[in-house]
Amino acid sequence: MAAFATDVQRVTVLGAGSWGTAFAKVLGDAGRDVTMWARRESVAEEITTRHSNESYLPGTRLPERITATADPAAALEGAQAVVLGVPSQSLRKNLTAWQPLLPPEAILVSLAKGVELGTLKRMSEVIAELAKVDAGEIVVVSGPNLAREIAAAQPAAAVLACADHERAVAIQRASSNQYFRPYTNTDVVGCELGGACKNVIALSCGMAAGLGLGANTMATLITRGLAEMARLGTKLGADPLTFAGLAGVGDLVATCSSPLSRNRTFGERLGRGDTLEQAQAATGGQVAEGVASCSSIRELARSLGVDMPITDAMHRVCHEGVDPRQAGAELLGRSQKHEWS
Ligand SMILES: NC(=O)C1=CN([C@@H]2O[C@H](COP(=O)(O)OP(=O)(O)OC[C@H]3O[C@@H](n4cnc5c(N)ncnc54)[C@H](O)[C@@H]3O)[C@@H](O)[C@H]2O)C=CC1
Ligand SMILES: O=C(CO)COP(=O)(O)O
Repeated sequence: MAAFATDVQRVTVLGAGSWGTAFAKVLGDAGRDVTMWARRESVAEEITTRHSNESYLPGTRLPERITATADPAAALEGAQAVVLGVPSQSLRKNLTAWQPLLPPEAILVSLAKGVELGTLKRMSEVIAELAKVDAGEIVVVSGPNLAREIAAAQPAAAVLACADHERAVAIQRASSNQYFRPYTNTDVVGCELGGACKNVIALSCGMAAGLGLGANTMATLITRGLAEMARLGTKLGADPLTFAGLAGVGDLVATCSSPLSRNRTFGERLGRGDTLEQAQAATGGQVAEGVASCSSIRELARSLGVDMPITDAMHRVCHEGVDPRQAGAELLGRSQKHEWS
């Protein structure tokens, strides 16, 4: 394992979308020097000179110690930690280009919540493959962290999961501030699957809201969603307790109940009768990870013989043209069973 800085002062955030920018602010407010990479030159310039990123975090004033560039080599120079803040399905393409530029001793940190289509890999597995490092060295950020609330400095907790506890502690020190409280955890599988699966359940809750359904339906989807993500996670070796924590029920409740969630909002549009294309056009270019992850997680679950009926229903609505009402009726019409079987 490469040596790494235990006192991380210089961090690079690759991706200047909602969460990349909000997490950069967390680090800046924790006293760290942050360089961001933005795809668009105009966004990089806005972050550096006007200390804002209006397209993603309107009304947010960013710390002056955050600068940005559209040149990944310049962004990565001298980084002690590198935070990957691009969507799951584009991480492979981006990281392939960035790999030769990564400082060998930098701690790699993953913000993405998804499972890759095709390979069915979790994000730390994709990063390990492309960055050519041990997956046990990657720090995964998860938990109830709606970017706009964090950017507004509203109090929140998170989980930093890494098999190597010392790396998680280094990022914990670098990101703790007066409104952001990160906990460490060594269950990377559980934390990553919690983050990826809850996006799919948030789609289903949004869809129920779009159909005009109320609190009982929401609570049922959240609770049964938790049951199916825990079934998948434990099959893959996760600690069941993780799903009772911030990366499980914590993130699930925040995302399924907040109008700020892109996944919930996307589902609500489908519930109101929008097509997939119409809902996609309305997201303003921002990612709703559950739309791709419902398919990859479904395939992963099937390959392991794990039953994930809500995820399956979301795949059928999003990608097979099944009507949301019919998907709901089919969920209720399944054979009767014990709560924990
Ligand atoms: N927004 C939130 O509240 C939170 C998001 N996350 C996760 O963080 C990851 C990133 O999400 P956000 O920053 O919210 O996404 P976003 O859609 O707001 O921003 C994505 C960023 O990635 C860049 N990018 C680079 N290559 C791209 C490509 N090929 N396609 C699309 N975008 C590309 C975009 O330019 C943009 O800067 C996702 O996996 C998401 O689930 C996790 C916690 C909170
Ligand atoms: O992961 C999130 C909150 O923890 C953000 O959820 P959305 O991607 O649905 O906005």
